[in-house]
Amino acid sequence: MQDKILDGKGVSAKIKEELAEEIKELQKKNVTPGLAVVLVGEDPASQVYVNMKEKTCNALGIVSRKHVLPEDVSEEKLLSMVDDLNNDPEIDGILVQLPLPGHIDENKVLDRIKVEKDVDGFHPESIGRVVLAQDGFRAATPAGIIELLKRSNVTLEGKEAVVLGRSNIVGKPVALLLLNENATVTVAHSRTKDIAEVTRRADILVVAVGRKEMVTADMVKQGAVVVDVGIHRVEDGLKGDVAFEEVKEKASAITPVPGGVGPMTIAMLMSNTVKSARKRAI
Ligand SMILES: Nc1nc(=O)c2c([nH]1)NC[C@@H]1CN(c3ccc(C(=O)N[C@@H](CCC(=O)O)C(=O)O)cc3)C=[N+]21
Repeated sequence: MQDKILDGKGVSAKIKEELAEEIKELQKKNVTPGLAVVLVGEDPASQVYVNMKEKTCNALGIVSRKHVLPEDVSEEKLLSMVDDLNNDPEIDGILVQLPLPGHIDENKVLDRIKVEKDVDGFHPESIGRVVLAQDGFRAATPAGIIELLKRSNVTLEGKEAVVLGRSNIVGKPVALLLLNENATVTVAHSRTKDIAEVTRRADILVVAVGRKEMVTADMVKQGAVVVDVGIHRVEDGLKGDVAFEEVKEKASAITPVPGGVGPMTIAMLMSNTVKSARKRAI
């Protein structure tokens, strides 16, 4: 079996090595993968993430183009930037950093991205392709969770999987991906009657609720595999949605924060960008 601590950082490093090799091959065919990242406003957390994405692109040989727009940019202007990137032959992937300011309709912007360049996997057609288990871009965090579990030799088929949280960007898509892997999937959320009773059934528990250390040891079955998608900044570092120290005593495997799901998200974004560029190299 795998180590108890599921090493997202290490696994993502391995994936990035594989991608760097593939990018070298693409470059021999005169294709350099290109990722456009659009950032609206100056939210510090968003800036951190966007910089991490840019750094990773540079390290792998992906051209990264960052477009920063002011907080008060009109929706029309943002949509016209997306149109330009849709039509830019050197751009294989477009990522509009979320959240967007309140005056902009997020769905309208995500819908505008060409599905062929939707490396974030947030376009309705990309989501539809997940539902139908058809080829297409998978959202980076859900895909990263599955990839981390598989590469850590965690079996999904026939397992009782519980997803806590039902967001469009993590909860819902990861539930579908687990279903496609033949797990038996339950989605629990804020209106679920007895959350602990449901989470205690889980062989595999994925927590994406956005509440610091909400999942405690009493909510976890002995031997469960626990995946923590939460990120909360505290004085002395980062915490997840799972009370790591107590839950790790009960779990057979658990992702840390930091160093778990987060790095996998970036690796899968890069993987999607390379996948998109591959279609240019024929
Ligand atoms: N269009 C869009 N696509 C996204 O994929 C997207 C987004 N918007 N908005 C924000 C969230 C968040 N996200 C993370 C990426 C990497 C880490 C990551 O690498 N975390 C490190 C720690 C980094 C740190 O120190 O903050 C870790 O967990 O080890 C975390 C979170 C992508 N997001």
